[in-house]
Amino acid sequence: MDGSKPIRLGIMGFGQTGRQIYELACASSDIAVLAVADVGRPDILHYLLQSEAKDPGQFRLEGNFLTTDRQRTRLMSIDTPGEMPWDIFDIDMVIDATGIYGSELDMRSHLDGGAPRVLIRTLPDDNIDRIVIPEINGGSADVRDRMISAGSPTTTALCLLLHILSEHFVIECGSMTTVHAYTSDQALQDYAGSDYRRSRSAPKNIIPNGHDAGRWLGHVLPSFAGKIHTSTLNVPVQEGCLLDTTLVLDSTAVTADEINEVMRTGAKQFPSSVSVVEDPIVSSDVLGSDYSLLFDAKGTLKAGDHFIKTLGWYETRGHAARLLDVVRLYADLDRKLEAES
Ligand SMILES: NC(=O)c1ccc[n+]([C@@H]2O[C@H](COP(=O)([O-])OP(=O)(O)OC[C@H]3O[C@@H](n4cnc5c(N)ncnc54)[C@H](O)[C@@H]3O)[C@@H](O)[C@H]2O)c1
Repeated sequence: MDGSKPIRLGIMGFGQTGRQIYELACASSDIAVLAVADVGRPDILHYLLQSEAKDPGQFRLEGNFLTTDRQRTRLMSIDTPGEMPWDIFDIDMVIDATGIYGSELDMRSHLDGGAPRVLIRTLPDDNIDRIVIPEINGGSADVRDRMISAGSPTTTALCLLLHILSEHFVIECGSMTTVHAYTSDQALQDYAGSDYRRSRSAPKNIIPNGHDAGRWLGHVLPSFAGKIHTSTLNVPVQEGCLLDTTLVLDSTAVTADEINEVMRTGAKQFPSSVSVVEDPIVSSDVLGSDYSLLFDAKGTLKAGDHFIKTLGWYETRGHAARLLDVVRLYADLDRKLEAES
C-alpha cells in the first residue's frame, strides 16, 4: 500500500459479518468503505453496530451517512444487487455479506451496477471465477477475476487444517462436522422454513444440517476433491463454532503428538489466520478472535492404525478479516497491472 490511495470498498448486507468487516476496515489505514447497502433502517444499523463494537463511540450517524474521524459511508436502503448504483461511488470492489446472493446471476447484477469486482461471504450457489483462501490458493488469483468467493468460516478453517496436515501426511479421506452456533436464517420458534429441520427452533435444539464445503473443497485443494464428507450440527449457542474432523491417514506410524507438532509449525507459517491453543478452552473463549482456525491441541486423538480426530475453533470475525485479505490481494494485483501498463 502506498498510503495515498485507499482501497474503495462497498458492502452489501450490514449484518454480523458486514459490521465486522466495516469495523476492521475502520481500524485499518488502507481501506475506505464508501457505501453500505442493506434493507435495514440506517438508525437501526447504527444502533446494532454500536451495540457490539469494541469502540462504539467512534461511529456516528449523520443523516444517511455513517461517519468516523476517517470514514464517511453512505447507507443505502436496497434489497437486490441490481438496484444498487455502485458506479456513483466509484468503488474497487463490493463484498456481498447478505449470505443470500450467491448465484452467478446475482453477482453479475453487482457488476452491471458498476462494481468492478464482487466478493461473496459464503460459498457460491454455482460456478464463479474463483474461490480464494489467500494462504492456500492466493497465488492462483487472476487480475481478470470478477466474481469471487472467500469460502465461508467453516470452509476456511477446514481448508487450513487439511492444507497444513497434507504437507506432511497422506490423507486418504475424512469427515468434518462443524458444531455450529445458530445462524440468522434459522427460526427462533418452530416455523415452516426451507426444509424440515430448518423449520425447528434454533435455541431449543441440536439441528443436523448439511454443509457445502465438501462440494467445493476441490476448487481450493484439488487433491481433496470428493474425499471429505462435511456436515453441520447447529446448536443453541449464539457464537463460536467447533470443527470436528476425522481423517484416515495412509500411514500407521503417525501419532497425535506429531499432528500437534505439525499444526504448531503451520501456525508459525500462517500467523494471522492459524493458532494452536494448548489450554482446555470452550466456545465462548474464541469470541472476538481474528483467527480462522484455533487448533485445539488437547482435542487430537488417535484410534486404531489410521484414524486421527482433531478439534479446531473459529468464529465469524476471523472470516471478516480473511475477506479483507482477499480484497487486499486483488488490489495488489490491480496495482501490479497498473504499474506494468
Ligand atoms: N454467522 C454465521 O456463523 C453463519 C454461518 C453460516 C452461514 N451464515 C449465513 O451467512 C449470511 C451472513 O451471515 P451474518 O451472520 O452476517 O448474517 P446476518 O443475518 O447478521 O446479516 C445479514 C445482513 O444482510 C441484510 N440483508 C438481508 N437480506 C437483504 C437484502 N435482500 N438486501 C440487502 N440486505 C439484506 C440483513 O438486513 C442483515 O443486515 C447469513 O445468510 C447467514 O445465515 C452465517
